[in-house]
Amino acid sequence: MVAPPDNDVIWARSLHHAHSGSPALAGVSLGVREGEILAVSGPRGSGKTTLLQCLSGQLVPHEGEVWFNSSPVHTLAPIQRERLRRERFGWIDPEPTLVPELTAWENAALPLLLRGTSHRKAKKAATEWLERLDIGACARKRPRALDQAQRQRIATARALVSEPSVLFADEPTATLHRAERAQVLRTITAAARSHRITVVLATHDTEVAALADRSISLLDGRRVNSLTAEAEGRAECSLSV
Ligand SMILES: Nc1ncnc2c1ncn2[C@@H]1O[C@H](COP(=O)(O)OP(=O)(O)OP(=O)(O)O)[C@@H](O)[C@H]1O
Repeated sequence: MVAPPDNDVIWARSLHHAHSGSPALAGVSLGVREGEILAVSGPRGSGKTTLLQCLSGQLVPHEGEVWFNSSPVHTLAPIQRERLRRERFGWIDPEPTLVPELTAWENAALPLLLRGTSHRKAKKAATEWLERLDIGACARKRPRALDQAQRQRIATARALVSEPSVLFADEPTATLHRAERAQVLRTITAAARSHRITVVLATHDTEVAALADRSISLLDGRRVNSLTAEAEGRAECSLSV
């Protein structure tokens, strides 16, 4: 095994993975720098979710290496990978899955409450994140009283509440309307930038990918190009809100 470059938070080499024998990744390599927002774009079925699952330790690639802060992830035991995911990574799914019996702030505070943070501290942190994501007014409401965009913001607050090193967002706005999509994305990227949280964002939407610092594209489980925002003449600061 060759150790990755020091300045990459996430580094992967030649990832191969198949689901029930059908190939999903066919030799993907990448590095993600600290604080960077990297979009992984590509059409449906191109391997984006599988790549994020391998990078975040949810799946162990059949071949290849994944490193986090210069430590191998692919060789960790399941319990160590689980701890790494809980303590250092955040994850946002396309559809927000919230606990219906809990209020918005309780849902957002769950990762802290489960790791033993005091009720008072967890509530304060969750409330702050809900406010940053423009949903503070709904802190006491239950998910059924909220619309899809509001629920996705709560799921986002839950992913960010423990201030992870890396946030993996898998099509986080796929189920939202266009206007809501832009707003939710701006709040995610602004919150990540202000806390220097690295983001790996899977999307099949080129407008969404344009909000990132850099974008890579997948097709049939392989990388097909790489563009930086600077190379396209877009200033990084114009993406913040
Ligand atoms: N659990 C699974 N079992 C069997 N095949 C799977 C599974 N998950 C993904 N696949 C297949 O692996 C390939 C890559 O899927 P993946 O979900 O990683 O792509 P994607 O780019 O995220 O697609 P989408 O945008 O539709 O989520 C596809 O052909 C998909 O059908």
